[in-house]
Amino acid sequence: MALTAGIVGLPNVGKSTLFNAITKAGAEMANYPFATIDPNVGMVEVPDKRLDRIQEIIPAKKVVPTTFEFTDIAGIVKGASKGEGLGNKFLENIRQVDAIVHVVRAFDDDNITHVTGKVDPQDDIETINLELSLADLEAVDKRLAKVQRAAKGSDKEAKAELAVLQKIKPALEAGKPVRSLEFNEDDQQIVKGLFLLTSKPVLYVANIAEDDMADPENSKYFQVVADYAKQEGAQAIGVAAETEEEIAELDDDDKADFLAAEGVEEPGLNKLIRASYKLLGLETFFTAGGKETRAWTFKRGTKAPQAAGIIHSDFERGFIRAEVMSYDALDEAGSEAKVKENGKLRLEGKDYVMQDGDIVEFRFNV
Ligand SMILES: Nc1ncnc2c1ncn2[C@@H]1O[C@H](COP(=O)(O)OP(=O)(O)OP(=O)(O)O)[C@@H](O)[C@H]1O
Ligand SMILES: [Mg+2]
Repeated sequence: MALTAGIVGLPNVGKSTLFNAITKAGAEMANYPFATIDPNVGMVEVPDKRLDRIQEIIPAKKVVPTTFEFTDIAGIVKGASKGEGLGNKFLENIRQVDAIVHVVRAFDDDNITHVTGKVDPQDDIETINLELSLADLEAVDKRLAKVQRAAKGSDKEAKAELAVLQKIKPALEAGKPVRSLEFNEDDQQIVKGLFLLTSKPVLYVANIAEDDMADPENSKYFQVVADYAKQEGAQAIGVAAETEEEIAELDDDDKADFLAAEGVEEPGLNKLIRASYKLLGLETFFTAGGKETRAWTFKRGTKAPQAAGIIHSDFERGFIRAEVMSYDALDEAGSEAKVKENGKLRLEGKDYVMQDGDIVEFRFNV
């Protein structure tokens, strides 16, 4: 499964700083463009307060959060779709990811080079999105040439794909990302098979100054990013990447002190990680008690046997049923016994669609 969120943006806007903060993995970082050449892949823990509460009610020997993947991608420049700045290679890296975290410079600092020489979030976003659209347009044209020939005969699949391509092309030409178009389920599968860059879900991240951390809305740059995201129906988050990276290195006590001094309740990073997880269509179920209380990641819409298979293939093969209570039911009741008493422990079969926050015990027989 392993879905990955790709960190995308102009050179030197703080992508690797953000990646390091997220993963504490130490991807190369430097104050010059193109510090990142190969994509760096890192695992992130998903911060989830529900785990602490479950552990409080049903104590286990240890608590294990769930993880997912981020990929740090090198900076894209104007002309990338025509091969500028190793553009083709970097666009190819974006093709491999499942969602785009688009980082935009939203801080002033004369010591840190901006590729265009000025901080202009609107212009920066449009530059990147134009390159992604141009790359898609080229891919669509190539595909059209092939499919048009095949569709002249009785090839039904080619005809269906042709219709999809003919819908996508004018949209791209008008500057609309493919993700803004509506398709029925069959056509969605065709679109998926095209691996277009602008069909991937996007989250905009304004990399703000430390001074704006407590209140990103105060930053004029953040406002620009938020407005752009809004007209696209996307989400925007303000994160001070450099400061977040410093915070990520502190132990829990120092972290709490630092955040208190900055006047923030929670690292902006946590919000970003959760938003990215959601952007990828990922949700969490829990197993509780005994050896470990643990969070597990599943793709939205997964049914109980396949969710069981995430823990162990035997659980899926020999699936009998799932005993499920929602996190909210446990939180409210305060004990497992009380959940049962309230009639909130459910027996679910093989067609049950898993819900975010389900606390599950799978029954199986192999
Ligand atoms: N919020 C911020 N405020 C001030 N400086 C920052 C902030 N975020 C990052 N920086 C600084 O900006 C510089 C560039 O950061 P980084 O190397 O992460 O950029 P990048 O987008 O990964 O670049 P490349 O495209 O070259 O890989 C670094 O010196 C970093 O410390
Ligand atoms: Mg980098």
